[in-house]
Amino acid sequence: MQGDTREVDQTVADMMPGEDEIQQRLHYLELTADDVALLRHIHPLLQPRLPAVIAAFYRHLLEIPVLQALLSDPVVLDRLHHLQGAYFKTLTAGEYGSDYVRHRLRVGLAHQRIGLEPVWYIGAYRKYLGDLAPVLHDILRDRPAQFISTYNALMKVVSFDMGLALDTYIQAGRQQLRASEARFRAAFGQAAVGLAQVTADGRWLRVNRKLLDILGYDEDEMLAMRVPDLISPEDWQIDAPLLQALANGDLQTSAREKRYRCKDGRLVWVKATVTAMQPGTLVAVLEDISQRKQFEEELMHLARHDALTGLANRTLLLDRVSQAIAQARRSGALVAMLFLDLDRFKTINDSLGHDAGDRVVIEVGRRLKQSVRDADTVARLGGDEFVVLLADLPHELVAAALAQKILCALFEPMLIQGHELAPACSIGISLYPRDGADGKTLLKNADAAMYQAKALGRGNYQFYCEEMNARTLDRLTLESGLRHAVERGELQLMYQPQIDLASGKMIGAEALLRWQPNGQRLVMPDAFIAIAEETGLIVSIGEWVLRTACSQQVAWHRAELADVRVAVNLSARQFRQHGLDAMVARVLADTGCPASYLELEITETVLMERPDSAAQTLQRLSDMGVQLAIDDFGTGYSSLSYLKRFPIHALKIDRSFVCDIPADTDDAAIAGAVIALAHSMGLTVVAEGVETVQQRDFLRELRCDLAQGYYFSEPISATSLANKFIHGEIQK
Ligand SMILES: Nc1nc2c(ncn2[C@@H]2O[C@@H]3COP(=O)(O)O[C@H]4[C@@H](O)[C@H](n5cnc6c(=O)[nH]c(N)nc65)O[C@@H]4COP(=O)(O)O[C@H]3[C@H]2O)c(=O)[nH]1
Repeated sequence: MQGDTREVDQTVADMMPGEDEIQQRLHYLELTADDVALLRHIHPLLQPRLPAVIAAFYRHLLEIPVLQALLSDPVVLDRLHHLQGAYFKTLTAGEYGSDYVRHRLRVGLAHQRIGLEPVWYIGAYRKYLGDLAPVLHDILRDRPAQFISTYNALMKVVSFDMGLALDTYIQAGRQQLRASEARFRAAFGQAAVGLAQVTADGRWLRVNRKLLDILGYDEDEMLAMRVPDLISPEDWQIDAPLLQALANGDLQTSAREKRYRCKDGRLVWVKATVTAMQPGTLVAVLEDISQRKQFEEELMHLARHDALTGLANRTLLLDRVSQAIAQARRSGALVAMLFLDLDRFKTINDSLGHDAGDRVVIEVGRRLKQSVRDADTVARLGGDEFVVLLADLPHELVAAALAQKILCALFEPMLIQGHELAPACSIGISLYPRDGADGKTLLKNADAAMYQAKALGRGNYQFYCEEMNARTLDRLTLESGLRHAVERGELQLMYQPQIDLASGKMIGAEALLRWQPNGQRLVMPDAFIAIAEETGLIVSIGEWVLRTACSQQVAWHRAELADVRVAVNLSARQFRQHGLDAMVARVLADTGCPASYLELEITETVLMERPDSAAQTLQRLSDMGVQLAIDDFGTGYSSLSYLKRFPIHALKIDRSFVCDIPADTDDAAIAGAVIALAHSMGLTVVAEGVETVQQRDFLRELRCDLAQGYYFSEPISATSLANKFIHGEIQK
């Protein structure tokens, strides 16, 4: 309340007219000394009559519903009543100097502040004058000649008052405008976002502190420029018509994100929201969104790149392929996709750990990037799979040359955790338009070609061809069928006898796996062992083989094949499988097969991959009493002396050295040397793939211990083997 009074006092002081102006106004209203004398005359006579006139004045005001609401507070009404009463008392007192004016202004302000519109206020004066006329007439009944001049004098003072009342309303309006302008200026100046007033043609009319901070200019520099001086021509091309539409009132608001050039040359991302306040006046809110944009860009980068290598990921790759295809469609060039898979990457991961694996992947990514042009894309799809995309290719030979270059680049050994690794890779190549019209098809076909490259011995590249698709399909069918082969009882073992060449007696049989999917033809191991290896299914399949073969050995033992040993193949993955020895021990215990009647065959290549840990595994198996044989001997690169490190019992000479003896003198010499050396090391020698009597005789002459092959028997079922043995058909 005190604040209110102070404000009213201030407003009154601000608007008080000077003495001269008061006199001028009174002069203009022709208020004369005679008028003043007439009013002074009626003044004392009027006082007793005033309360009724004032009451009628407010009654009249309160007849209007809007005013009832305004004057509903009895305290306010009482105050106004009091003020108005005091005023009416001074109206005819004859003193119209500054005190009178000040009081008049206070009354006017009091009404203005409660929201009483001038129209009602002035209208109430009319009521006052109307009600006062008969009162005056009565007071002057003795001097009727003075009525008109007195009433006229009263009219002049009331007009003077009405002028002052209107002044209060106008002044208050002005003050409100000033206050709201001040508030706007403060808000504009101190806003936490950039604010500007602009014209339709992009001139800055007013800019706030924050905007100057964002862009680094001072106010004068800013106001001397236009929006197009700070944004790219492309952005201005979009903005210019928008500003025009906003200025014309065709558009209410527009919001766009664009980059502004700062004074120091930096580009900042700004979200500019422009609104038409009144036609022609545009207010722009400019927010610095650089941080958000940077964050978005980082997210975008993460979403489109491989975290480990920083190379493109599948999403970005497919994007780039689409672009490359669109461009090739116009230019008639080729697009090539090279699908790379590291050979034996799993071995690195398993033996040296994932850190080493990661470092190999990073190094491979780096070498790939080095091998291609900047315009080409190198992507990592995950694991050890990479794709190189070559756009705008003149000829497929260029893709082949690059594949060769990549093979060479990866052939250079890399030093990882003190180990020299040279992770060879297999590459499959697909070409647009020949092998597919979209990224996904090209990728699928390059993948199929890569599988082909792997199947052809790894470390090479292959172009995609139609038949690969069929092969891939075959592979997928095999893979899904194989998953259920054990539980569906679709696997079976065949046995091939191993003959002691000196006595002609069968002393063992090699278990060979067959798969007979329901209602389909028999599948040979070469067609599915590799798949079982890659998918890990070999672990459960292998255990099934071992258990079945050991049970079979026990069954034979109970029948008449008392001393027949059973030989079981172990694949690379099985051999490296954690807990292999425990699994073997468990199977032997479960089946009751004596360890010495089980022979495990491991290929030479598997042993040579990681000789140290292979020696340990072999030692544990040998300690259990299990017999160990090296399969396919001669196909790897190990020397006999190296094999001394392994606790093995037998060597199986690979079929390829047997098939051409005795005619091929080289093979004959090799076979002879291997047998002699193996004997010198105390190893038993088994010749594989003996098909003819000549081969048998020759091997017997070379003192080879055992032989197996079609000459003696093809792999046959356990029952057939037992029958043949009992009937003496196998002995040769
Ligand atoms: N041309 C010719 N071939 C002969 C002759 N005698 C035997 N063979 C074949 O030579 C292969 C010998 O087995 P492997 O070298 O261990 O080679 C095996 C072995 O590495 C793998 N394999 C077979 N069964 C299993 C198994 O249960 N587990 C694992 N991990 N691998 C197995 O599959 C390979 C192929 O097995 P199969 O197709 O049964 O082929 C067998 C056998 O049928 C002959 O006189 N002439």
